[in-house]
Amino acid sequence: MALISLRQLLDHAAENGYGMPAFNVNNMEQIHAIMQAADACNSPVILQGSAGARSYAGEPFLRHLVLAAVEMYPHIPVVMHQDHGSEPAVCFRSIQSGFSSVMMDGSLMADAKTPSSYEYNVETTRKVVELAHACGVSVEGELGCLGSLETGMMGEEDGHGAEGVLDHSQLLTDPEEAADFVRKTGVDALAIAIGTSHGAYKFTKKPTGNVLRIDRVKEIHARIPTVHLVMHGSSSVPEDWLAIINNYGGDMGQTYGVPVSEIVEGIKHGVRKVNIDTDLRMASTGAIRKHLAENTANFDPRKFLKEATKAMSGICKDRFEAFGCAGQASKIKPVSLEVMFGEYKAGKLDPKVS
Ligand SMILES: O=C(CO)COP(=O)(O)O
Ligand SMILES: O=C[C@H](O)COP(=O)(O)O
Ligand SMILES: [Zn+2]
Ligand SMILES: [Zn+2]
Repeated sequence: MALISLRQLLDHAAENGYGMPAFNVNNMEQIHAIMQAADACNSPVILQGSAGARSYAGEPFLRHLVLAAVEMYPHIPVVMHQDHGSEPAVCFRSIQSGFSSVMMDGSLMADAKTPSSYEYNVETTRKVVELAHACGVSVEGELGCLGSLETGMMGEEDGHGAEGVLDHSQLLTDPEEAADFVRKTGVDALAIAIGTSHGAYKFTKKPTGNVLRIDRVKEIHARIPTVHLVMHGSSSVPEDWLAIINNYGGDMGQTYGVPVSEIVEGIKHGVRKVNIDTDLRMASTGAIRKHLAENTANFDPRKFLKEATKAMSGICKDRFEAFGCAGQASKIKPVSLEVMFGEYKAGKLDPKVS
């Protein structure tokens, strides 16, 4: 059984200089697509479930789908991660459900809409870290609010659109504050705000360094070099899938995502986890639209769902290869959460912040 913690995987990624895509999952086809791609290129996997995924599939279904992936691919290390926990109770329930990693997103209040105070973020995140580490489970925190530096609008998080226009001090993580946050909370990984946002509509034109601040990643990494950085809202919004969706009856506006080359630059400077949801949504929608348009007599969902799986798998393979995690799965020796607990207790995994 190769269910491992996020901390183990990201430590391995840091030691070996690669990054990991973390794909959002809601159903069997997405999990099939990710696992088939990982199997083909010998990559470890992070499967993450949002609150939206839990309410769509139901907690037992989501859990058993991930466990089925672990059973079917015993040679692939899998992290089962809970995305954007809006309050500690969400994280605790995920730990109870068997997740090996949780995210406490204290950058927003429990309504997942209102930006929180720094003190609130520290306190709620610290509380989750204390309990999660006692179970050997990893914790990702978030500092700074995801949102567009073009418009000041936050992206959607877990199905809720945060309200109002934010200023740049809220939309960009401060390196000094990041160091203080890590020291006070003990998080294993830190999601940072650098101008990315959730969903397909991230940038109105190909992003420049003014709106996608990879320079800020470098500054944060220089300040806290041993902390694993996480980029949310990091779909690349593939132009080919956008065109296929629109050519087969869809109506998506022109939009731009985060270029893979910029993510790769981030990976050179401490980014270890890259959250991707929209790209798989677009690939599956495009593939299904195309299949149904070209096969009007078909009424067997397996046929178009297979096309969707193939399309999503193609994106996964591209990211595994670009981020350098292809070829790494067989090099990882799974460590149990029980052993991780012992390491936390012994202080061996304490963040190093000067
Ligand atoms: O950050 C994400 C999930 O937490 C997903 O981001 P995208 O919408 O860019 O795929
Ligand atoms: O956090 C953002 C992810 O894209 C999850 O989206 P979702 O809440 O619609 O599942
Ligand atoms: Zn957030
Ligand atoms: Zn996110």
